[in-house]
Amino acid sequence: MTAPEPALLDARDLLQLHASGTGPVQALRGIDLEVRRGTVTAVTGPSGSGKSTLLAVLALRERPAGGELRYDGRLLSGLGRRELQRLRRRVGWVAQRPAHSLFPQLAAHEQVAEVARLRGADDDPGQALADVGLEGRAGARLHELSGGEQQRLAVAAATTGPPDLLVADEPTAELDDASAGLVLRRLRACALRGAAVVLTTHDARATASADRVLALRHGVLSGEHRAGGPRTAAVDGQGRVQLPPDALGLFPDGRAVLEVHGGRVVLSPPGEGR
Ligand SMILES: Nc1ncnc2c1ncn2[C@@H]1O[C@H](COP(=O)(O)OP(=O)(O)OP(=O)(O)O)[C@@H](O)[C@H]1O
Repeated sequence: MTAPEPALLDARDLLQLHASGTGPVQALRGIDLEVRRGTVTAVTGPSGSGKSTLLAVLALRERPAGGELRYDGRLLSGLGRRELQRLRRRVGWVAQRPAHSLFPQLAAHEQVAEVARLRGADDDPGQALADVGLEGRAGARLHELSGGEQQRLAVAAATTGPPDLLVADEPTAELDDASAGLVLRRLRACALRGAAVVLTTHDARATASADRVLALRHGVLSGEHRAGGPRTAAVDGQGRVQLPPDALGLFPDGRAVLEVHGGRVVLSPPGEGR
């Protein structure tokens, strides 16, 4: 039997701090997370819950303030600057403001060609642009593209190579259904070529296309939902459980019947089946 491939990203008890006027703020705490190649992971959570901070740490753009992050089995804290730069070249990054992950002076097809060159890949820039519906914009420079076109270009470029890890901050935020579908298909194709894909999103189209969905609240991972599988949810020391929004909808008056049977806890709406 062959051993399962180790996770590309393995985070243990991650902590990240941001400075604020009243002292450091814990933007992330106690994050345990494994991300494997070939999979798409979506991270959801309210504004300010720490999604962008988590992506920046996972994409090797920020070093965590505490905990351990292993990348391809190697501890991040043990990597020197040059080694980190080498690894970062193989991380695709789609910033929340897509222009931040593109070269300001290059035309669209040059953006993709440059990423292919940096990664030593022979991807066809024309195909990458066509995949996201930008075949007619190959010669356009960044300032000539709309916000949604920039977002699609950023995805086309970042997924070229393919990278080992593709990290995208709300990659469908500015897109209509047709364009969002193209972007999500391109991200899936990137995973099928062997990348680990992690994205943040508020978009049901994106969560529906992911293999698993992680919920972040106040900097803590509060739940996980695998496509078609059971979900996990954090239980705090007082016994409180955070239900995902669709499950919460089963209890509109805030009351539930709770039964404990054979090692399971079952929550049902009052009056159900009795
Ligand atoms: N550079 C920074 N300096 C200080 N505080 C920051 C900084 N960046 C983020 N924060 C704070 O850290 C917390 C997490 O922010 P983050 O941007 O990661 O959340 P988010 O879930 O991505 O939000 P959004 O969905 O609005 O983009 C918030 O309380 C935010 O105010």
